[in-house]
Amino acid sequence: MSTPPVIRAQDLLVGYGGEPVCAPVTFTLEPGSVLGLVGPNGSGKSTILRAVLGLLDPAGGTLEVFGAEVDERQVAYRTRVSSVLDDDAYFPALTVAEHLYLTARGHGVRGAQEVVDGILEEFGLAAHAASLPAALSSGQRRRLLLAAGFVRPRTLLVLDEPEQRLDRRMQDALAQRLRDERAAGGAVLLATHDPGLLRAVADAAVLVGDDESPLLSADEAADVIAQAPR
Ligand SMILES: Nc1ncnc2c1ncn2[C@@H]1O[C@H](COP(=O)(O)OP(=O)(O)OP(=O)(O)O)[C@@H](O)[C@H]1O
Repeated sequence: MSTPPVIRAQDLLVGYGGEPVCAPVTFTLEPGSVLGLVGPNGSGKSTILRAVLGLLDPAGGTLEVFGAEVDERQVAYRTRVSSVLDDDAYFPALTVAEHLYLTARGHGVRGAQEVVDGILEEFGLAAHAASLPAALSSGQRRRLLLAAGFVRPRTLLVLDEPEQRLDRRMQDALAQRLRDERAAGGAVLLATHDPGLLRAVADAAVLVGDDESPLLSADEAADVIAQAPR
């Protein structure tokens, strides 16, 4: 039997209260690939991500993750899916290092201390390891959330505008991290407004829209973002 794609969305409709927020989307995400979601503010990118994460039921069409309907309560789902959404989802009373260590240990990472030390370095947080989130800058808090997404095992990584609030250097490091993720066989679904990130890491992108949501190449989608009226 062939292995199902990581995500298969067929005429997937997402929305609130049964009202779709965008045209149906159709895409598959295979292991070792990166798919972008692009489109203007409010077009529905985060809503699609929420459906993939089981935070919202589809309003129509088909959505399968690892060959099954999404049930985020299942261990088999939770152990394989890491996400970083557009919110400040950290523990306010834990230091940066404690937060990452708890996340790593909670997901059964072996040699967690060593893994956390490496991630702290990579995300430029080593000097802030003993800081509470409230004592971080907004970009540093963003780095912490991303670091938590990468410190645990995963097959599918779901990111909502990961470039937000990152300086140029960290954006480049993130792009390299995502290329490594893809090369290692990971699958990544990311919503982004950054044409550079899309060109650097994505294999394709869905242009989320009201009337249609076509699947484009990464370069085509990056051009659409870059040429969007300001
Ligand atoms: N909880 C909610 N209840 C009802 N409507 C919502 C809710 N969250 C978002 N919406 C609406 O759904 C639409 C799509 O929002 P969504 O957050 O998916 O857009 P987006 O493409 O991610 O935008 P952005 O680029 O600004 O992050 C918007 O019109 C928004 O107002």
